Amino acid sequence: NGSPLNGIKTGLAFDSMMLKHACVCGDNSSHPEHSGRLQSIWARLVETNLASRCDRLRSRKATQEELQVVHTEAHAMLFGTNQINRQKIEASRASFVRLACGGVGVDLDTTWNENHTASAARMAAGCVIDLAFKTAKGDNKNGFAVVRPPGHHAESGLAMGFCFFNSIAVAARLLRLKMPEIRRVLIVDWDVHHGNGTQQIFYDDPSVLYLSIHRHDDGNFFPGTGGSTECGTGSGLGFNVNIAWSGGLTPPLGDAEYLAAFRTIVVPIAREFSPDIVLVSAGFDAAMGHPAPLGGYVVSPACFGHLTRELMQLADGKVVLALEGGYDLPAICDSVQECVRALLGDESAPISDEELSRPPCPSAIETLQKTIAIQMTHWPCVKQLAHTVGFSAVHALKSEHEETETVT
Ligand SMILES: O=C(c1ccc(C(O)(O)C(F)(F)F)s1)N1CCn2c(-c3ccccc3)cnc2C1
Ligand SMILES: [Zn+2]
Ligand SMILES: [Zn+2]
Repeated sequence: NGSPLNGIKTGLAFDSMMLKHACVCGDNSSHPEHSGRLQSIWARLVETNLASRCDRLRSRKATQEELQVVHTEAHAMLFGTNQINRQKIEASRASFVRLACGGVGVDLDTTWNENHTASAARMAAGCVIDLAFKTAKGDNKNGFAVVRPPGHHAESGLAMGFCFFNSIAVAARLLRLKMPEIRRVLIVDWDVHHGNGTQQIFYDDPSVLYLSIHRHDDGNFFPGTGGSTECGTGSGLGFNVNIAWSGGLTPPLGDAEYLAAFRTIVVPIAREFSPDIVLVSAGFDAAMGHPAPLGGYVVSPACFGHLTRELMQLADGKVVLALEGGYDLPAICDSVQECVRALLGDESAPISDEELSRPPCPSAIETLQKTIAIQMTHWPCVKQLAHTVGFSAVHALKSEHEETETVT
């Protein structure tokens, strides 16, 4: 794994300012989205020498102007400035609630620290913006943003679900506004929760395709949005794809299901869309180790590395991952490690033979068939592999091979 021949490296963004966003109660057990998540991921990247093989970004906070390409002025001011400026916004009083733990929050889950949250949230957005621009310009090969708080639940005028600013959405919109050569942006969201914010922000925008794969359970899993029939609106119709898993945890979904979804829907549609850059809302709460309310699936870290590699086939490899959710510390450290190794071009850890030879479970097959039936009007390519959604990865590989054999 030598250093790249042209000196263009994987970009890596982290800043300790993002560790300071914490509830005043200091009790991590009641706040799963705590700074220990970022601390342990960063430690893992340093101790495995992966950080030293990357190009460390000079991090900075997003400006009000940048935040407002996606967020309303009131929202950007309310959550992006300190007390003084905030008093000028009438919304400020109503926006905060007292939590049972003694802390303050915008809702029961989303804690607010008067002294640190605004800076951390702006820093997260600034890191994703700069990694995205450096990758789009070719100064970086690709990138990983080790950031918190997460962003994909934040809507243009609403903070929720641990999220204040939608970092990925801000970066995508700025690319479209400031780099004319970036005509199409693909956002893939593999966090186990639907990114209602990102969907809302780009719902009528044909230049940004939002593709989410998430646990939905007919709307009975947080945040409840993200049904397969939500395909966009106006000129954006067809540029919103939801792979909305159902069937609860019988069985819990794993590598076989995620590999089938990428093979039959994600990669074919992404190829047809032909993006100039791929941004990934890389939450890892679908990984093994996450209890039901915050996940419940059993995707392996190696599988996330494989999904990263699949996306690197698009957009000349211009792929930027930004951390969203993920709460089990060993699981998220292992998953981030596999993704950064993929970005660096290391060969990947193998996915288990058991998962490679297992067909997707019945509820997953049903979801994939339903999604294909809905999306085929917008993305005709998905018809071609529709008959293979029930194949295991190994079986699918053989059938592709046989097909080429008969053709030639
Ligand atoms: O599941 C969520 C999530 C909010 C944000 C989630 C995310 O998608 O993982 C993100 F945004 F952080 F990346 S996941 N909520 C909020 C917290 N929560 C919980 C909590 C669990 C423990 C302590 C506090 C809340 C159970 N169910 C929920 C619903
Ligand atoms: Zn608290
Ligand atoms: Zn999540």
